[in-house]
Amino acid sequence: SGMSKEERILDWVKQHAVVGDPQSVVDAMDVYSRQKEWSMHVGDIKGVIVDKVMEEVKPQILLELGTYCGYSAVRMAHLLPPGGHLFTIEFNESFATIAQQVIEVAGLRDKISILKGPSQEIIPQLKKKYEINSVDMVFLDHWKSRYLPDTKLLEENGIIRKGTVLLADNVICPGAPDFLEYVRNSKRYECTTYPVENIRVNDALEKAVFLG
Ligand SMILES: Nc1ncc2ncn(CCCCCNC(=O)c3cc(-c4ccc(F)cc4)cc(O)c3O)c2n1
Ligand SMILES: [Mg+2]
Repeated sequence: SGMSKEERILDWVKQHAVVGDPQSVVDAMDVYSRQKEWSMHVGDIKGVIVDKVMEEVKPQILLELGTYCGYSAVRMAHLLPPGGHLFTIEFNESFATIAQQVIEVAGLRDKISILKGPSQEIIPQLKKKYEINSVDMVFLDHWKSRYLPDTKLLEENGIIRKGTVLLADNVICPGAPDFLEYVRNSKRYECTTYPVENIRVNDALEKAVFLG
């Protein structure tokens, strides 16, 4: 028994963040991951790249695959333009519960909706059940082996449209080689790689713009 790592993260956020201040939530989670227990958030170094893409794209509707404790949901929702909304898919119930509370501390409950379930089930429901016509940006951060099949699901279900930006975490470590090969060789995507060399691991984010 005892607290899970994710519960310890939430506890730290409640003790160290300022309610209603998303940046203080992001900072608290970064400090906890660096000083206490490493956790698989996109983190502060790769987070700067996420921020840059958010500023470029200014998405009204943003879809995230893999919420975990809500770090990237808070970081991105904080940068949404007025009226923007983030839908984030998480299949682990306990992670979703933690993330909902982290999002509450950040004061972003009106900007973020957590959709509970596996991405492969939720994506085909997005139009009818969640009234999402198409999305402006997708942040992929869930099972690395799901990046490619879910990208194809997004295409087939008409969720992504000409100009939709896919931004994928971890394309080097743990890696998503089949996804990389697909988007880089497909004429329907315009790709940019953002490599990140830091103390722990070398990784990269891949931006793939859907050309329709
Ligand atoms: N289908 C579906 N639908 C919905 C879902 N919701 C959640 N999941 C499952 C997601 C499980 C976690 C995914 N994330 C990672 O595994 C991950 C790992 C590392 C890492 C680990 C160890 C190292 F030594 C180095 C790097 C770093 C990262 O940045 C990562 O994002 C879903 N699946
Ligand atoms: Mg990741």
